[in-house]
Amino acid sequence: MKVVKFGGSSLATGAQLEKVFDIVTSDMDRKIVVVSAPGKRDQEDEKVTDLLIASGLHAINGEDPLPFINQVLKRYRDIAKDLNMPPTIIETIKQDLMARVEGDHSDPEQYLDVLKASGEDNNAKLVACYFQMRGLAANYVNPKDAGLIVSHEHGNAQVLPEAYMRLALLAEFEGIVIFPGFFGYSQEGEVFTFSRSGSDVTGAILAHAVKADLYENYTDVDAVFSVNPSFVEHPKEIKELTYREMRELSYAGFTVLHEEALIPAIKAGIPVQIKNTNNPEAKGTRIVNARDNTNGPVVGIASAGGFCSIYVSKYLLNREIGFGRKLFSILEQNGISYEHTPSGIDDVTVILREQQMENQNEEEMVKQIESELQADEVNIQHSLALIMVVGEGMRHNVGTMARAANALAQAEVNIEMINQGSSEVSMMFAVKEVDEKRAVKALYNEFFASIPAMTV
Ligand SMILES: Nc1ncnc2c1ncn2[C@@H]1O[C@H](COP(=O)(O)OP(=O)(O)O)[C@@H](O)[C@H]1O
Ligand SMILES: N[C@@H](CC(=O)OP(=O)(O)O)C(=O)O
Repeated sequence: MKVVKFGGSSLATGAQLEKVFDIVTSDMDRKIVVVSAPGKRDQEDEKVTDLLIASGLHAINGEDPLPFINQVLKRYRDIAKDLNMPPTIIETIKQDLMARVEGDHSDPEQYLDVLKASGEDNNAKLVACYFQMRGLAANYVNPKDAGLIVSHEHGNAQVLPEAYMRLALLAEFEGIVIFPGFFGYSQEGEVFTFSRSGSDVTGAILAHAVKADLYENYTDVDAVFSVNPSFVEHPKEIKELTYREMRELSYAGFTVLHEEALIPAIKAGIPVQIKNTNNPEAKGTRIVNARDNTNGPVVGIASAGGFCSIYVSKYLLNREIGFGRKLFSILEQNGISYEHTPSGIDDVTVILREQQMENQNEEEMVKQIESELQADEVNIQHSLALIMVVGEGMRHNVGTMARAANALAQAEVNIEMINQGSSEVSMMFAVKEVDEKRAVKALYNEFFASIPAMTV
């Protein structure tokens, strides 16, 4: 059995839904279909999820949400019209949307999640209706009925282990299951969404639950490329990746797969295949537990901006018992999670997502660290980008770090920080955000320019 997830770009128009239908029906093993909300039709377009968020924020601020709701409805109506679908499906969607938008606003986060979830929920109903119209035994399944139980974290929910047993019953379902991605329910029956792009996570959860032979993730590119295609033209395609490599790359900016989507697949040992809805003949990228090492030490280079660092220095901190605990408890008190902690004998740097500092009084936090840790120096650096150079082969190859550092030096990029060693498969460089693109290009040229094939 295969679980197949289609992203928003694969479901943006009627013509896209026809491709989705052909893909699903071309392989009898494709039994569970996870759908996103309609995505962008072109670069300038808006995703349904973004329109829903805008409508919710307007309603919360006492402004009129209806212009956005009407745009959302128009998206579904256009798809239904393209496919000559009966008007009843649009009426069903309209009633559902109006009930949500007119619902209780007293908990803004809850209200927003109810609206956000409607994007995939209504699209799953629409896709099921279309498949039925084409004569296929396909049915919409609600995540609450199926038992997709998640944690109480609005916009950042996590699946709970007890969900898997009930979700396993989806394997027994007659016909094709059309399942909305991106959200689940708490034990008490309240809607909670995953973080953005979380339909990838739903697909992986279902693949784990039904012990699928394969989790296929259909998107709008032929493969995972060795570098973000908006940074380098026609980058090399990756044929095969390990779970560890893909996790590092998606964490660090390969948005083609949600960074948390691999975890359920890894736990159940299910291979993941990235495929292109617009070119299903292309082989795509396979993500597996182990791969043969080919074509050098590095398989991909990812980067993401939006980080900052807190640098703390104190002589002999290596001898001070409890220094780390005190520093991290200050972060905990301020509700901050961290990403990396490169350290030296007298200093430690904590790298975190800059967004978390938005509601902080930085000066106060610096003073708190200085006084509670008796630190010699504390400072915060903003606007950093993290670059991750990833490859299983790196560990056994001498000189990879030297090549990377040399390429960055040649491109006149100052390395703010290096972290190597804590991960088996990656090296991390922090650079200023303004240098990000130049740095990635330099690294790509160093590690990939001499590889002749289009595929690594
Ligand atoms: N290394 C990469 N390889 C392939 N695609 C990438 C990479 N990094 C970023 N992307 C982007 O990810 C996009 C696909 O992900 P996403 O927009 O979430 O698709 P979907 O609508 O299918 O969920 C691609 O169109 C591409 O722009
Ligand atoms: N629609 C949601 C969830 C999702 O997974 O979408 P997509 O498959 O288009 O990335 C979002 O935009 O975040």
